[in-house]
This record gives sequence, C-alpha cells and structure tokens, in this order.
Amino acid sequence: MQLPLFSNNEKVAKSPITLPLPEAQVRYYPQWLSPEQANLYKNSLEHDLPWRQDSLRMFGKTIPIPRLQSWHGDPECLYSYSGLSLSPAPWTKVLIAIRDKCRDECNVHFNSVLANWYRHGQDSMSMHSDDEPELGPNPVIASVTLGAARPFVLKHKETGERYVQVLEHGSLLLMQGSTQSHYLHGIAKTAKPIGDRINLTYRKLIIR
Ligand SMILES: O=C(O)CCC(=O)C(=O)O
Ligand SMILES: [Fe+2]
Repeated sequence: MQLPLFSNNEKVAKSPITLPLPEAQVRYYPQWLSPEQANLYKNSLEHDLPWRQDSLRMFGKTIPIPRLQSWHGDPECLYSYSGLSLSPAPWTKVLIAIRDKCRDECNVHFNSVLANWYRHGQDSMSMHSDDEPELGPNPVIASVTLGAARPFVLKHKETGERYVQVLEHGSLLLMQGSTQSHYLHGIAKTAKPIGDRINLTYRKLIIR
C-alpha cells in the first residue's frame, strides 16, 4: 500500500472564500488538506522539527515567547523576526510536500517557512504585520493550520476595523497584495481548554 503521507487529496477541497476586507487580498481555503492528511502532517511535524523556545529582550528582561518555533528554508534564508535572527534548519519531507502544494495553489516559489506550535490556549501571537524588508513589497504569505482551530484576527491599521476568521484544521489562508501594508494580524490567548495547533507560514525572502 502507498504511504498516505503524500497522497493526493484534491477531491475533498472546498471552494475558497475571499475575505471582505478593503485594501487587502486574503483568501481562505477550508479543508485544503483532508483531515486525515492534516493529522499525519501534524504528527510528523511535532516529532521531526527542532522546536525552539525563543525569548525576546524587552524592558531589560528576557521574556519567553508564548509558543515554540522552528524556521526552515534554503540555506541563504537568514531571517530576522521580531528582533530574533534565525538561521534556517533544512527542509523536511513534509515541509516540502506542503510547500509544493502551496506553490501549485498560488504559483509562488516559497524559499522558507516559519513553523509555530501553539501548545494550548495560553500560547499566542501578538498583532503584527509580516512586513520585514526581506519579504519585499506586497509579499504572498501562505499560512497552513494543523490542529485546534483558532480565531485569526485582522485589524486595519488606520480604521481599526477588525475581522475574525477561524482557521480550521487543514486550512490554507493566503495573504497577498497590500494586506501587510494595511493590516495587522495575530492569534489571541483563550481561557478555553483547547488542543494544540501547528501553523506554517510559507514565505519568499528576497536574497540580495
Ligand atoms: O498562527 C497563525 O495563524 C499566524 C502566524 C503568523 O502570523 C506568522 O507566523 O507570522
Ligand atoms: Fe504573521
């Protein structure tokens, strides 16, 4: 029998939804992966990635960031993220399989991915834009969710208007165009007893 880890699951895909956001281009693809495929990917990423507990220096204190992270990509993809400077770990088979499926969806050759592991509801990501200079203007970010569904908050920088999209197991969220210039996004903490979630954001860094 063929290993289902890399099987084609086109038949389960639902139609994508364009989020009704002025000055942004965001598309949500529910069940982009079948639940079975997403479970397999999540299990192997949990075991295979060299998860790190990174910290930030703030107000003279070292504060552990509220999630585990792992940065992967082509060797030249050094990336500074919220004051951290990360060298990439190598690609794994699962990261490549998902990267190539993202490429087929949006025709972007991603050269790096940030993996975040939210262990429980107290893990979070504060509001930010993915607007580091290495990403260039109008970056395409492909964000894949595996595990517990979490509300993803988008907030317009000028009007303050908020939009929430729950990101479900096996979904893809594509952010492109001027989304990063006009919006912040993040994952809030919740007191609800929820399971863990792995998120992968595929990126294309511009190497000079
Ligand atoms: O976990 C998420 O859905 C968001 C991740 C994110 O915004 C990022 O990695 O920059
Ligand atoms: Fe982000």
